[in-house]
Amino acid sequence: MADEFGKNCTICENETLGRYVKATEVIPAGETILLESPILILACKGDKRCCNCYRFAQQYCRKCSIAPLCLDCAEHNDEFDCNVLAAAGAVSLPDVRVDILKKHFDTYGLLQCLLLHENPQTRKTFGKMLQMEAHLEKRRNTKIWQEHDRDIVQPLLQSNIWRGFEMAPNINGDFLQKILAIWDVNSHEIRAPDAEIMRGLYPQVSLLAHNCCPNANQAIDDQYRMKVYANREIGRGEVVTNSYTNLLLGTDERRQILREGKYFHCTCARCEDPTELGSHMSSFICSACAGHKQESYIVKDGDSQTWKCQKCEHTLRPEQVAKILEKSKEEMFHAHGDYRRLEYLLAKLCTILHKNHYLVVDLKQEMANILRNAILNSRRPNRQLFERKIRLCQDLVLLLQTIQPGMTRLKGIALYEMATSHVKLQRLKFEENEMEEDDLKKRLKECLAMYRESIRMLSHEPPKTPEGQLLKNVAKEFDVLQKEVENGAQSEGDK
Ligand SMILES: C[S@@+](CC[C@H](N)C(=O)[O-])C[C@H]1O[C@@H](n2cnc3c(N)ncnc32)[C@H](O)[C@@H]1O
Repeated sequence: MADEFGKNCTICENETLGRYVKATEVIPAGETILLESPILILACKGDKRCCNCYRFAQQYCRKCSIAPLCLDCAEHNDEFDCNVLAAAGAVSLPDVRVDILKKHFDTYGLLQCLLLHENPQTRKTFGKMLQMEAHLEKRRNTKIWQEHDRDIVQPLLQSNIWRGFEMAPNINGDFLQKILAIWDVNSHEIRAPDAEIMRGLYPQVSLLAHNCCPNANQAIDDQYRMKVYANREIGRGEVVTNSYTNLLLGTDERRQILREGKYFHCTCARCEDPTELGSHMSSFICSACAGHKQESYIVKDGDSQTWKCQKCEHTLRPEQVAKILEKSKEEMFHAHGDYRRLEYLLAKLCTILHKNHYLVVDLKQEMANILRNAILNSRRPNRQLFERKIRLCQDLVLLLQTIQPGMTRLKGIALYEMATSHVKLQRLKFEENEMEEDDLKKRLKECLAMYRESIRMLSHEPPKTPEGQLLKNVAKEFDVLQKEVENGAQSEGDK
């Protein structure tokens, strides 16, 4: 597959979305839509990475003395860039201040963008990059603009290095801000060799519009290629969408991230629905109704922007909402890592917030992780550990079915976690003579179905990534369990 969309998609444009991608025919669930390599990979702000291998840099190229390198990389692999930097640097221009570039090392990413233009072989790519959405006027003089000006734009201009570039006449503060804006609006987070984050620019993938209930997912392989695939069937004429934000946040939080980082107000079906498609990920429990032993939720009305009970007249003022959330976050911070405190806090928060509230979901995920490690580190974990973990994973799977009904990586992981705990729990019960072999077999068959679904959810994960490795393990465990079920369910438990 090439770095372009195939025949099943077309690039369109309208006033609201700008350019976007639409399906020209039905795209079946699981079908790959695009496989694209990044035009450039850059370190995140504040990180200095080797220009060859992206590990943390501890020295500079001896020839150009500007490109950062790790201790294992002896020289700058990109000979063209190295020569341009060396020529534009100390050799031909005595005014060049390499010391400023080194002090403000975030300038190197911007230099790499400019070098795309200097090299005739990548000049077209530079042109493609400049066509990407920048929202320059919306950013002008904002905090991010000023920070970039201080940390990147002014140091780069003062270094004078650009004066030796072919495109020097075009280079000024606004032009450099535009490139930085393009990166902020369009780049994707990718996993660095040390498992931290860096950024990649994928011109085709970045044409996809955002939706908080997207129909396409992406997965990045060990060569940093990004695969986009349909997570459910995409209808003919439907806009192909991915997500620009964390989908396990509430509407106000997602919208804020999109507004501040991507400069638009999201009006997707999930954002527009006060109950978030019935998930209630931002809802509060109505204390007035609870006092009458009734169950009802306070949700934010989109038009009036007020927080109001769905059944009675009870409301919450925005300051009250902010205070509850702030206090809950503070308590979560203090309970971090302490299972007992988290369990106690969960019980408390569930009297105020809906059980699917994004803060509650966050808490449950942390608890499930702690239980996972407790089970792994225990020689004979007790059944309560398994039961609790299963319930926590089940809650997450059910929630994900609502907000992301198609294939999702997180659902795949949660299903796997649920399946392994289920298998162990059923075996424990069998060992303790609580069930007959036929029953065990029936339960294990249910676990096989969970494994199967987990494999389907993770099927696009590239082999040499942690998720791909997980997929391999899930498939292996599935095979072993399937054989056991065929040969007599209790065999593993007998060992
Ligand atoms: C990564 S770019 C997508 C490509 C862009 N439309 C273009 O023409 O280059 C992100 C920008 O697309 C627009 N956009 C994407 N999804 C949107 C949505 N759901 N609603 C409104 N605007 C959206 C916003 O302007 C956003 O900053």
